[in-house]
Amino acid sequence: MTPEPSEPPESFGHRLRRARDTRGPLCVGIDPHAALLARWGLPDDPAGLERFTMTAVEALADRVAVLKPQSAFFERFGSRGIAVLEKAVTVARAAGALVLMDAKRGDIGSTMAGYAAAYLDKDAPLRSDALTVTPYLGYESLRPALDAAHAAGAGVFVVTLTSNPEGDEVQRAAVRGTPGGARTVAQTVLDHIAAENRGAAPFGSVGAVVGATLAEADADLAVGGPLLAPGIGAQGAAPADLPRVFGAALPQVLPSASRSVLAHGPDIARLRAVAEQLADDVRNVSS
Ligand SMILES: O=C(O)c1cc(=O)[nH]c(=O)n1[C@@H]1O[C@H](COP(=O)(O)O)[C@@H](O)[C@H]1O
Repeated sequence: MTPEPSEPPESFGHRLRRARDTRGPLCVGIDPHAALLARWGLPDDPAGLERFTMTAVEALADRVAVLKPQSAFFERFGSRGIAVLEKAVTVARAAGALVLMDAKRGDIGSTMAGYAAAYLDKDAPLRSDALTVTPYLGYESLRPALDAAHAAGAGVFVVTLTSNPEGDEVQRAAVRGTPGGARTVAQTVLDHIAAENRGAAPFGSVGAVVGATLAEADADLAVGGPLLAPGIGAQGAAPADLPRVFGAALPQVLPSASRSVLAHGPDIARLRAVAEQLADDVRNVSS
């Protein structure tokens, strides 16, 4: 007897849309900087990392749409840090948050397949709902991650126009051979993402990362999927900046803040109140 074909998993794009509708348009980054551990009165060691991370997860995972752990802050403690990351991902997902692993991977295709297996395969210990990737080895080098995400109902966020001021020299460089030299690297990446999401727009599962700190996006942001907008808070951007930067693409925007929320811990009620206020501020500028 041939086995029944199994149902394809629900796409990340649809899961994200539901999470935003029910929980509000906000991603909170879990970035356990040494300075934040100190501010919370915790030691800068794996035990402090675990207390910090699991407090943030307890406060936010049952109410915020997306949590974005920054891998480097866990990696710096070696295997004990990775164990904390693994626990955080599992507990956060069980509480209903979508976990976006911020590891910013990008490599030749064959190695990219390894990163995809580490973060997106359904049986991976660090299996996340989505992963940040960098496209600067060429968009098609991301194919193994794009395919793995599709198969797992996961998402991929392609770093495109970053929130830091140094990004322009690469991201806004003109692509050789485009008419008038007018097409930027970032626009080329955005066009690839839009093509990837065709047929699934506006709930595509491939997103672009576009900093909320930009003076203007100056690019066509109609990618048919989510636009992660880091830079809110500690980097100086505010929800009020979002309409200017994103224009008609505003409904696709998922703003992200890390330090400016985490600085209010370890009090759980305070962390929740700050995240709720931020989500409300985003709703107010989006409606
Ligand atoms: O991909 C990202 O998340 C990202 C892209 C970008 O352009 N700028 C940016 O700040 N980020 C990340 O977003 C987080 C911002 O943290 P805060 O500045 O503390 O809110 C960090 O984890 C950054 O690595």
